[in-house]
Amino acid sequence: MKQNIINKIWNTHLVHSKAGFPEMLYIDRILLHEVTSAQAFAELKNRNIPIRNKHNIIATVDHSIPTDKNRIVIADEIARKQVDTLRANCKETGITIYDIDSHHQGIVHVVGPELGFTLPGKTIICGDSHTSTHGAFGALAFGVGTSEITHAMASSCILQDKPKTYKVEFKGMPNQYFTAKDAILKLIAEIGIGGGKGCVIEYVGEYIRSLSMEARMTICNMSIECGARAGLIAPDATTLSYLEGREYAPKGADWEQAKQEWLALASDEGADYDYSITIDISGAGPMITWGINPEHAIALNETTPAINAGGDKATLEKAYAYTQLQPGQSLIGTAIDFAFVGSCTNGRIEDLRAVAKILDGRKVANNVTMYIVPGSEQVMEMAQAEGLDKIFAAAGADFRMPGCSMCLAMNPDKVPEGKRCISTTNRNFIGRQGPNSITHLASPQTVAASAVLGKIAGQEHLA
Ligand SMILES: CC(C)[C@H](C(=O)O)[C@@H](O)C(=O)O
Ligand code: SF4
Repeated sequence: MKQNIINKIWNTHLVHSKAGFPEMLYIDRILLHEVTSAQAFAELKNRNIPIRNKHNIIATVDHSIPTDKNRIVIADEIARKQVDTLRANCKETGITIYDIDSHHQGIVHVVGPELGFTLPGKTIICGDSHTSTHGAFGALAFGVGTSEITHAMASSCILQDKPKTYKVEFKGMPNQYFTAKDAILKLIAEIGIGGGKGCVIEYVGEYIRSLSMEARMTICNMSIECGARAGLIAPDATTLSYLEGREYAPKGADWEQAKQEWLALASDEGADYDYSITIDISGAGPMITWGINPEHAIALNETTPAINAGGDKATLEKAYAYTQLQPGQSLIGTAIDFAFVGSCTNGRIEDLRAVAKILDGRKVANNVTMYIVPGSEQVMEMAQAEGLDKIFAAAGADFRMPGCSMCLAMNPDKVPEGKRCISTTNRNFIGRQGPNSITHLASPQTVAASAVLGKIAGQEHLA
């Protein structure tokens, strides 16, 4: 029978199934961070249950840590306790933790791929919704709750309902300013925040094949924002060349064999899916969000939708009231206070290079505070080696230490009350970047151009 990649991975990891019940799925890899792991460790300890395979687990600290140079000091008590607890738990159990100054600390979804811990064909879980990022490698990767983390640490298995499969094809070639971020925002604008509910998406098409691993991760990262359980892209030559030689990637003869197995994961020609959609991106340009969820996205050169344009009227009214915008207006020229580059969506080296290209020889506008936060220590060190840090400093941007930072207000980096931020992150929810702050999601390039001009703008508006 012809199979798609999603079912191929699912079926090879299926341990047990019984009609009317969730299926028992084998989990190859577990990622941990400080926010959602403590109860899992505590439960296992209380019940005296050993960890089944600690070598399939890695941890890092990302959400709660500060991103200033003196990040060793965590002033907030809850944050400090989270970080200290993860450190103690890893020490006690022998789980590898990539802590600050390990040269591999960073956002869990940036670190996993960098280390080659994320590999094609694997099932990967983490107590974090953006675990979908790892699907860029052709892995079945999804966020789970802490109780499932506990189950997987104890047994290498979890119970899961079999997801529906959804094929998303991007067709055509966009304009020169369009990025992977714009592609995923366009999909979410079209199918809505519930459009992928209960599904795993496979992204296909010539555009996807043309993308780097970094760009593929940006797309898979935001799969969760249309309600999908996960998103993935079949491994190809780009995937292999990214992974070769990385720490946890197979070596020598194992590598040769793994390559063959991974390439065979590709969906069979003519395989069925439960749902499919084609998104035409021919000639498309950059996207930006105007409202309070990622479906509230428009092309930068469009105007905001009418209240009766479809969708839930009450939500649209609430969105306009919160973002202090009107239906039918262009966002271009709207003054901004903050510009943020970072997160597991757009905090990788390629994103920083794109931003540096725009900031080189230019200055961040006086009315704007710009944070550039690398996704990991590796990204930071690469940026420094390439001199990007100097470009950022000369432009007046603040190049900080790795972490989730201003993506969510769980550490000292917050957008102040009433301020407007253009951000490379993945969620523009009410208060996401700080109480009463306003978020516009966009690509790193659009964020950088807007930072320079002091108002929402595209690269084409730069002198
Ligand atoms: C803190 C964590 C559980 C959360 C998530 O699951 O996504 C965070 O990473 C986020 O982006 O909101
Ligand atoms: S960078 Fe943002 S989206 Fe990603 S894991 Fe951290 S808080 Fe969640």
